[in-house]
Amino acid sequence: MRLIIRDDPKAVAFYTANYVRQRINEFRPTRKRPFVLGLPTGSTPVEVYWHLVEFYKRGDLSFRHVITFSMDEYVGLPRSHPESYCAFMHRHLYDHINLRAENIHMLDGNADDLAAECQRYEDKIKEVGGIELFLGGIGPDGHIAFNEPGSSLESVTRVKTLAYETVLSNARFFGGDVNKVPKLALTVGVGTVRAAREVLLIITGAHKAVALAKCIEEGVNHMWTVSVVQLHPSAMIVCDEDATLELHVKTVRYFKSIEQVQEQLIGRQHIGLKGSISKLARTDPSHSTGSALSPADASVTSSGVDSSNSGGDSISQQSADEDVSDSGDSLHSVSDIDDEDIGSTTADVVASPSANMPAGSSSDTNGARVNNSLASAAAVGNPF
Ligand SMILES: N[C@@H]1[C@@H](O)[C@H](O)[C@@H](COP(=O)(O)O)O[C@@H]1O
Repeated sequence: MRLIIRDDPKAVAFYTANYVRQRINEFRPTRKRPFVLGLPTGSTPVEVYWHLVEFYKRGDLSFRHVITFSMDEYVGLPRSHPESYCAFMHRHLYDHINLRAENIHMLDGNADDLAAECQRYEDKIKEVGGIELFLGGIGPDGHIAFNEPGSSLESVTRVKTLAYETVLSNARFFGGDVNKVPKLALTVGVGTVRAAREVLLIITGAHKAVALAKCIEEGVNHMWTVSVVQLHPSAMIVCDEDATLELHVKTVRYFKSIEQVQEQLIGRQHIGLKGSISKLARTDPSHSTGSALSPADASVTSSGVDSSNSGGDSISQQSADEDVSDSGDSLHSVSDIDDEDIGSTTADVVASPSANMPAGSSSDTNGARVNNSLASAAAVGNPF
């Protein structure tokens, strides 16, 4: 699992939107090979959607060959109600981009047969080849989509009764009146999210700090359904500093150090967006700091730079902090092609000349350092 920590919700949104943009562009979707994207509601993703709309307007991102599935929907709330998740998705994203109407999938909370509606959704996801990237948020009780505490970790799309804490939390969207909040919802299951090829969660705010700590530092537990991402081979959480308040200091330092160590040892240009590592940036020991590794550093070398880790502790995430105009991956026209003409990629979306930080740089504020022996070991192909 990757944990990306940024200063505040704005930086989280910018990072996340850039990551989604890069994933779609790198995938180079076509009509025959569309990019299937799962999407959440809630206040957290609003700014992410704003950025995605901006990327689209600037010609840096096309949704022409993107298929979307929303995570959930209230039961019994008319689709035209401003707080229905259908209305939310149109208001914040769908009405502003070139997503084809037939590629938008949402659950119908007013269907005559709710069970059949849920089955239809699961079938549709399978029909399009599964979800490539599921973007999600969480509730303060650690629910993902509307999978409340106690949900089966194998669950699929179904009707769910909302927990009181969720009803309280969502009352803010209904004038603060808990009585106006629907008590039932349709939601993709925990298993549906797990089945996606990649899961990206955004978690911000001190009120979600306990949930994040349960997710990262404790075991997989159906009472904190977000914790299931521990079992996912390609999961990433992007959070702000406030959300880390209940994490151990060493946990925060470790995840922050991964980015820094990899920047020094590998360089962004050698790391794929999802964390695959091609080679090291620099192997000349004379450029290293020569400082000794602390125990915390040692753990970084054993797992943080392990290219065999399919979860991929990637530094490529740092490119997601950059302004889109710097990354040279404007593939609007390419994304709009209708054929299966994928061909060779036109741009390394994570490449950045400035990314190759000198190994001797002293910018590492988290105690992670690169020493001679580490660089040498890497040079002879030591798999860390
Ligand atoms: N069903 C949605 C969740 O999918 C979402 O993650 C959560 C977070 O909302 P917010 O981002 O406003 O905290 O809201 C609802 O409960």
